[in-house]
Amino acid sequence: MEVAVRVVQAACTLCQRVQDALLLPASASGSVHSKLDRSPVTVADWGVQAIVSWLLSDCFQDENISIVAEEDDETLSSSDGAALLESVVAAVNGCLIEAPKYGLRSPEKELKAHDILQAIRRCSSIGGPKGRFWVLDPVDGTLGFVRGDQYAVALALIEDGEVVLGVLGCPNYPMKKEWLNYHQRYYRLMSKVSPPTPGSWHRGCVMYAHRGCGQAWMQPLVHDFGKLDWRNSREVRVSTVSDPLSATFCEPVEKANTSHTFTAGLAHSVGLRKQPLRVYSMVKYAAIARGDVEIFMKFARAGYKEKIWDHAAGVVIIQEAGGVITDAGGRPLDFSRGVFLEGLDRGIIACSGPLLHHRIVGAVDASWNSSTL
Ligand SMILES: Nc1ncnc2c1ncn2[C@@H]1O[C@H](COP(=O)(O)OS(=O)(=O)O)[C@@H](OP(=O)(O)O)[C@H]1O
Ligand SMILES: [Mg+2]
Ligand SMILES: [Mg+2]
Ligand SMILES: [Mg+2]
Repeated sequence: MEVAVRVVQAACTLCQRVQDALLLPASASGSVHSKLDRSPVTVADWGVQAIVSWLLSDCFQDENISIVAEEDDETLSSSDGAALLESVVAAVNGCLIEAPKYGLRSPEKELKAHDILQAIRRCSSIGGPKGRFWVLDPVDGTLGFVRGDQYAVALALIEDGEVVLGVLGCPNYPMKKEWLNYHQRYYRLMSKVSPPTPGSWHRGCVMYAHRGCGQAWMQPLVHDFGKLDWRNSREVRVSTVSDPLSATFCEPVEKANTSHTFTAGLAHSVGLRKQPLRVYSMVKYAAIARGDVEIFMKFARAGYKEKIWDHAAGVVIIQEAGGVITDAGGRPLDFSRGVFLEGLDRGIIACSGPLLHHRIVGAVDASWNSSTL
């Protein structure tokens, strides 16, 4: 857990630098690429995958460490990927040189392009029911990332098909949700507006949990881990609200990723009255775990298969913080069947407690057949 938290802290620094550069007016639009499914990928996605892979292998002295992760090295290895690869190499070395600040080791010499491609390629495990492997989404919510909005770095460990630990780095999700306004102004103005409480303000946080502890934790995102006392971590807990009238639900921003119409119908039928909060990435899971919202729902289009890296870290954090997360049939998400959440029934529902969860699962059953999903 300690290694995983340190590694995610370091990875978040890389992301913040890349995002800041991306948002500068002079930034080259060429730094965002399109994958075959037309989803975006950036220097940060590859960069984080490379440093997490390199640092985990280094910490555990294991060249053959097993990692399931989202990205591959195909574009970077292609003949027209040279300039992009160069940017990834620079971002990775710029971050790894600071590894000692996070209590981690820097490489003896700067990594070369082929070391970085190898680190990315090493994350090619395919998961499954037996043994132990890491699961990484280097940048979850890449769309939010390129838009200067929310995104997450998500790292989990799976043992014999069960998520045993999860770490969620949320670089733009401050320790207190009231500070989000400050953050938005920061981006709008890109100027030095003074922080709400000098010294105590942090742009982001890292949340983590270990299966079976019944506790989940949050610490500020830092740029010098030496200054961070583990006692700065504080326990997070889900909301105690169970009355739908006072509950808020969150969901993906893009209607291509979930049916906003179906969730609006569900919300109405269970008596939710507040506007949904649409947020990019697993920050939605972080928001449930620490009690900022009560419900998360996602109903992807038929045929879309959810991937384990989009959920593993967030699921264990929600559960240990006291929440409930299942598919729409009320069954646990199954991380034991490879890179996909095979057998997922219709959609995903996470709640701060069993009462709200039960009502929503019931509402899905009542309205599913008349929906167009
Ligand atoms: N068609 C479709 N349906 C459902 N889900 C999809 C789909 N396509 C992609 N994805 C996955 O969604 C991840 C982003 O989820 P978000 O909650 O951030 O979505 S949103 O941008 O707020 O709408 C996103 O993760 P990242 O690629 O890591 O950003 C994808 O794994
Ligand atoms: Mg993702
Ligand atoms: Mg991703
Ligand atoms: Mg992606």
